[in-house]
Amino acid sequence: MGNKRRGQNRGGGKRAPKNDEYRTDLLEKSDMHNERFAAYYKAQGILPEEEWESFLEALRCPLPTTFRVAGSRLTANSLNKAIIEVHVPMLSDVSFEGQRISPPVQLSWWTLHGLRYPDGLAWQFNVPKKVLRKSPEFKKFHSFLVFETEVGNISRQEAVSMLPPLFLGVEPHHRVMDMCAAPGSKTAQLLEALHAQDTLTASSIPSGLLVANDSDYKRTHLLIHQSARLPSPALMVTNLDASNYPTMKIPTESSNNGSKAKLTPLLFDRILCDVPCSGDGTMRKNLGIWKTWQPNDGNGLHSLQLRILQRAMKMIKPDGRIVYSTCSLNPVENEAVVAAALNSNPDFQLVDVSSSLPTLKRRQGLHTWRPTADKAVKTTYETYAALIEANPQAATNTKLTEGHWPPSNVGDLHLDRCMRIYPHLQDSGGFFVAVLERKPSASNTTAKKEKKRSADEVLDEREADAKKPRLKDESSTNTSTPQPDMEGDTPMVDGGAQMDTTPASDAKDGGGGSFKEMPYTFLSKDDPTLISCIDRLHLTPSFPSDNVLVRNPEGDVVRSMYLTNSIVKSVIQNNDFTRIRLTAAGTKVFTRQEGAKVHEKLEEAVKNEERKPGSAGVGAQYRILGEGLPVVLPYVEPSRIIEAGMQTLKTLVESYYPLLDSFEESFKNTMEGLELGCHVIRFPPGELQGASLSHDLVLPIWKSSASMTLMIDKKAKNALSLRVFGRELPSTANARPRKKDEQGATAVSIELDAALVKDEIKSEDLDDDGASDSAAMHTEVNTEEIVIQGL
Ligand SMILES: C[S@@+](CC[C@H](N)C(=O)[O-])C[C@H]1O[C@@H](n2cnc3c(N)ncnc32)[C@H](O)[C@@H]1O
Repeated sequence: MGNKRRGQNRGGGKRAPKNDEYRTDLLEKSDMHNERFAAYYKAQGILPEEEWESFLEALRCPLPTTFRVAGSRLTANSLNKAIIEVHVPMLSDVSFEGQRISPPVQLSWWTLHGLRYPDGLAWQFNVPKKVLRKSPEFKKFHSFLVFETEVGNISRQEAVSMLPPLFLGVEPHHRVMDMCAAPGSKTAQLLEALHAQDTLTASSIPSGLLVANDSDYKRTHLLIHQSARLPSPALMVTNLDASNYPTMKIPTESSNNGSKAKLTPLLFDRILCDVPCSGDGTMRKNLGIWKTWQPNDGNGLHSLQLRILQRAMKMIKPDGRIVYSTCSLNPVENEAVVAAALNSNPDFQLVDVSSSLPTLKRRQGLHTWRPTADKAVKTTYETYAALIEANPQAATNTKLTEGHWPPSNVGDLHLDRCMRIYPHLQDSGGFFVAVLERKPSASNTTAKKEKKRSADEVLDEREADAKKPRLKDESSTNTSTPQPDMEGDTPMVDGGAQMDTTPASDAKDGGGGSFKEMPYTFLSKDDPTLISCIDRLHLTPSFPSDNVLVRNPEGDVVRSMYLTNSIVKSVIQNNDFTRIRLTAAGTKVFTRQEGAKVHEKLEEAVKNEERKPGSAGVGAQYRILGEGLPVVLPYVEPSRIIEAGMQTLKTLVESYYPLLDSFEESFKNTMEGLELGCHVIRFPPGELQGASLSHDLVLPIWKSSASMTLMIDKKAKNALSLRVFGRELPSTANARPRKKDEQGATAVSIELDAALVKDEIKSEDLDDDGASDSAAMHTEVNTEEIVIQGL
């Protein structure tokens, strides 16, 4: 069983997980015992005696597969409709080896009114792998899930892990902080809430902000990769120890542009503390925990968890809301942390959320618990004093402090308002969630106090707080970087001893502490390259050209341009990016198209307008990236959006670089009249030989002299083909052209197209400006493998 521990091979080295590690049904139930676990949790009285067996039995059963239809709300609803109307009926009457197989069902606690998410976007099914491989219906459904997951329309996420963002209640204007964000499944939900006003084809630019932080540099790149699926100008990714998160500054609202702006601390409306934890709530899939669990896993994390929550309490606005969550059942990591945080910040209280998500089965938080330092859990102690009396050395040789125990005022703290989710309640993983806000009167006083003090005073004080020395029981001996877990619930202990508590700057950047990211430089809106790019792409004057940045100190448009919203720009301009270890900001929208010739007429137009080339980029061609198109689309001149039909879509999807002659006459004629370069095509809903497009689809294409290329990557093309035409693309549609094809009359065009498509994939992955980007973590994790295994 030990070998089945995710992310750890026999030799102890790290590798991508293998299929079978996701299948708890391959383990013998007899392996799933741990005396220490049972003794500890019985001593905590987490459940009435009569529920104990069903709790253990649920822990030993395979966790159903759950997934969430992700992305902006309208897109998600449209895909959800396809699941309901096409896939579920197809799967409703499937038998395999004489047994009826149940189709996917919507998670019941998502279907009630009054939820923050539209009904029924979370699904669950429990189908053996054999069925997924061999039943034609489930095989098809599996392919659909895999492809849609690859392009970010579906997120495989454990049901309970979807909860914390729901209790935060994020709105598009909110300033949101995700303190421990990687790999980003909850970040994606927070982004979706910020982008609630997106339409089916176009992204909104929220006025709010999401700072997603993680102390592990490699994991921040996993996070960037995950969040690229919902590109957002409102996103910043930082790589810091959340317990020491520095105060960021922004100009006060009254600052005007003429004088030097007065700075004020950036406070947040919503903060998620999904802290590193022992992860014993994930035992149904992280099977190694059955073998290794011991109480010190949680004891050692308590202090870090507390400091992260306390830091959040300093960074929240007077009327803001914090959600604290773990995938652990251990009160030392849960109620003890919340109690200690409330006692250190008496202005805060737990919010009663018992009427939110009313069908979610949950238990109240505990008022009593009995920690122990005894690995074998032979004894637990009612108080810290009792431990010290029995074992005086415990004060120095264990990580236990008074704060691990219930405080004397435990009855006043309303810990019952915390939520405990147990596996047997609704066939899920185990989880803990607490929602904290300032008491109403405290919130007024805090707001007044903040107003009275000068911004500098507040900044100094918060800075000092952030630098406070660590508590005595904090571990500073980080030893391992856990393997990325696409669901975000990687336990932070490995073999019961290792935990992730190292400050980001110390060890996790793989570069000996130095921060190697390229700077973020905003272009002037008069930048000649930017102007020429906007002209050529036919964007309207309302395009927010003030908020375009490049990733190099000189501000040269070497290759890519990124778009942020105004608050992200303000944070970047008023804070040293190395101090906040800024790893990503905004979303990449334009990229230079190497090898593309500038159309003569356009060159002429640039000359006529007497725009002196101020940089190398002026004469170059830029295109809108596939991932950036939804953000840019609202600014594309409507008359420049070309309408095309299903046959054109089919041709573009099925061929790599179809020649102009292979298109329908009307489309061919339209395109012949247009300049070479990037164009935006809209495909309205339609039908073709049984294929169906249910809503508007807008895509970027590149026109060369003899052919056209759909500028989306291979995975997106595959998902599109499956979704609209019901079939996977033959490998040749995505293959590089063969030599003999390159020798024909259209060789020049074909070569250029091939270079473009290759370039598209490359540019989506890597940024030539030296900025790290989404693909950096491809060495870390094989997403495809995980997805296929997981579903
Ligand atoms: C439970 S996981 C977070 C999962 C994430 N919220 C999600 O839903 O995908 C905890 C994360 O905390 C990070 N972490 C550990 N110590 C930290 C610290 N001191 N500051 C910030 N992040 C930390 C780990 O790298 C890990 O990615």
